Amino acid sequence: MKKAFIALGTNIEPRNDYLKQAIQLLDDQENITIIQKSSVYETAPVGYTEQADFLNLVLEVETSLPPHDLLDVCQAIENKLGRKRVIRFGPRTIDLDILEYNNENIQTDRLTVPHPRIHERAFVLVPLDEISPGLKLPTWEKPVNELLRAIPKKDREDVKRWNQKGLDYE
Ligand SMILES: Nc1ncnc2c1ncn2[C@@H]1O[C@H](COP(=O)(O)OP(=O)(O)OP(=O)(O)O)[C@@H](O)[C@H]1O
Ligand SMILES: Nc1nc2c(c(=O)[nH]1)N=C(CO)CN2
Repeated sequence: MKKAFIALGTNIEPRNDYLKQAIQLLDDQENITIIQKSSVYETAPVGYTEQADFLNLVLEVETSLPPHDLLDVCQAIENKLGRKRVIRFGPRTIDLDILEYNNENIQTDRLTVPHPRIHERAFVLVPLDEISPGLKLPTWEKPVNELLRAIPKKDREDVKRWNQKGLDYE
């Protein structure tokens, strides 16, 4: 079994349903087991800012799938939930990014792991820090909690706990 971390993001309503469905579809896979789930965070859009706020969370999974097969599963879920690629970094029903896979460095046409923008994204680092603060990604010298501390305070403040409003996935 290999360990992997997957980031989920959505900013088209019903955001909560898209997250739930994506988690369920991952959980339905025989060869994927979800072992940790962060809280849900509501986050200001990064990159292309003229769009609605996102809900983001991070999952830790165990899987017997090789990395590109895991990507296939993630992309099949994106397609099933109606994701259309229109604007780079733009609005989406659901986005699944493989952040980390078995502590490996992978660089192919389809897959770069660890995900190259983890260290600059509070919407990834905050939930990742919640479930795995000591995780050390192969491309960075510092563990996740230190990468998070290196991010501007303003960016961290754009990431707010959301399940406190009473919605959870248990
Ligand atoms: N670690 C990864 N996880 C998911 N997709 C990846 C990864 N590395 C490379 N890709 C490739 O990135 C392509 C574009 O992905 P996508 O459209 O989701 O990008 P994006 O979500 O807009 O941007 P970002 O990758 O910055 O979140 C996918 O077709 C996929 O093959
Ligand atoms: N807050 C937030 N901003 C984003 C997100 C995301 O998931 N959350 N995903 C993007 C796609 O690359 C671009 N910008």
